Amino acid sequence: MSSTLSANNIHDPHSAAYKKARKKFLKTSKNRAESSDFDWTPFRTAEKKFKARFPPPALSNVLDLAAGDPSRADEVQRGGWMGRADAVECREIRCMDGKKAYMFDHVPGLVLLPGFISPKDQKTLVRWSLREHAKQPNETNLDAHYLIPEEGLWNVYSRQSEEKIQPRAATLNPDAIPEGQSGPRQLISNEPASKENYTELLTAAKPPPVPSLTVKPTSPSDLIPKLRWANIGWYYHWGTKQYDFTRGKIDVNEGLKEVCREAVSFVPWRELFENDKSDWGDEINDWRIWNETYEPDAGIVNFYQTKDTLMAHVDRSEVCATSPLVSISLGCAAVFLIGGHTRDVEPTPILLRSGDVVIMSGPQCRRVYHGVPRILENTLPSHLEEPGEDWDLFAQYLQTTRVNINVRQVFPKGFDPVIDSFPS
Ligand SMILES: O=C(O)CCC(=O)C(=O)O
Ligand SMILES: [Fe+2]
Repeated sequence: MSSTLSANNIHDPHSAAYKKARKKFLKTSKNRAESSDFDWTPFRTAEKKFKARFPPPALSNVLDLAAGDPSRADEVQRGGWMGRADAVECREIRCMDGKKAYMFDHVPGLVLLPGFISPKDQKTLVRWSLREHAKQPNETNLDAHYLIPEEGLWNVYSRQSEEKIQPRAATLNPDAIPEGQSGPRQLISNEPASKENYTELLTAAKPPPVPSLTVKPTSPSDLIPKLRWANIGWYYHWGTKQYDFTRGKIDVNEGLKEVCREAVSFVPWRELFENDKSDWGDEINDWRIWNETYEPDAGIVNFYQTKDTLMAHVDRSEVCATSPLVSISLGCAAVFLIGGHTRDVEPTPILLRSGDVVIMSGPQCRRVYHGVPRILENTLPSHLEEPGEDWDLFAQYLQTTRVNINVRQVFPKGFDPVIDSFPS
């Protein structure tokens, strides 16, 4: 192991990474109130465990399929973060051209495709996410609060522009900002979407987000780590946690669709669902024709810095509650937790590395609690670290970043969304 690698090994008490985490822990824990774990759900307990900065969590109970793959040995050593290939019971259901698919008997509908995306395609997807996708007309988290130039934040940043990005609120008359809307986001309704309440979803009020009054003009390089998400396809309204179908849809990038289709058609769905007795509603037996009917039309690109987490949640905004959700991991590795229909189900921890694909499908998996409690520091694989061509700036950004491309199908096959009649 090289000296840089051992210096980064968070579990080695002699390493710089360990000493830094310990120092920070001692500093911040001095004034911390004693908290009781009395009423934590099993999901919350797991989140707390993996979020802990010091001592760093052991990953011996985390499924890490790369740990059983000699071709990924270098990746697995990174930062001292290593799970175990046998930590969780799963079954290999396909192996072809060096690619494999695994299923989990205790989470029917969950599929893991380790290293499914080649290093070359990982780079293509990262470039696409930042350079082409995270800009208008696709919304990002920054648009509500900043006037991001049309060329997109990444492109402004990469030409080393010094020009500050201005707050959106500066352009508004403060008296015109609706009262009571500048505080925390209020959730209006979080009912799972379905064919039955679809019309209601269409007409529910979806007020625009209120720009922050406190953000300051910020340089592109300071704003880049604040980029948190970029919308794909149908617009998503975060205030109501519903899609805003009245705004129309932006086409999903063909290259991305192709990657997702390849992942879906790699899975032998019969192995998962042939004997499945759960309630599929109107979508019964749809899995038999997914290879032809799967058509993603929405999603999100998540950008995580190493301190970011994604709390336990259920993706219930899609009208179709069974169609495959394809989730692609790029850059730094992360701990992903997937549980059941309540937070009381103990979640399964899975270590996701760059190039891994998770598919959540079917009625038992599509709407379960899941989250990302930890991005693992110093885990960028060497194939994304090497400079060259246009890659240097991406490599630098990825040192502390994980990108997740989360792609969904909102409507079941045959469902005709009548949206033209609604005014935009
Ligand atoms: O980052 C991930 O792996 C999961 C993201 C996710 O669950 C979501 O975007 O809904
Ligand atoms: Fe999710």
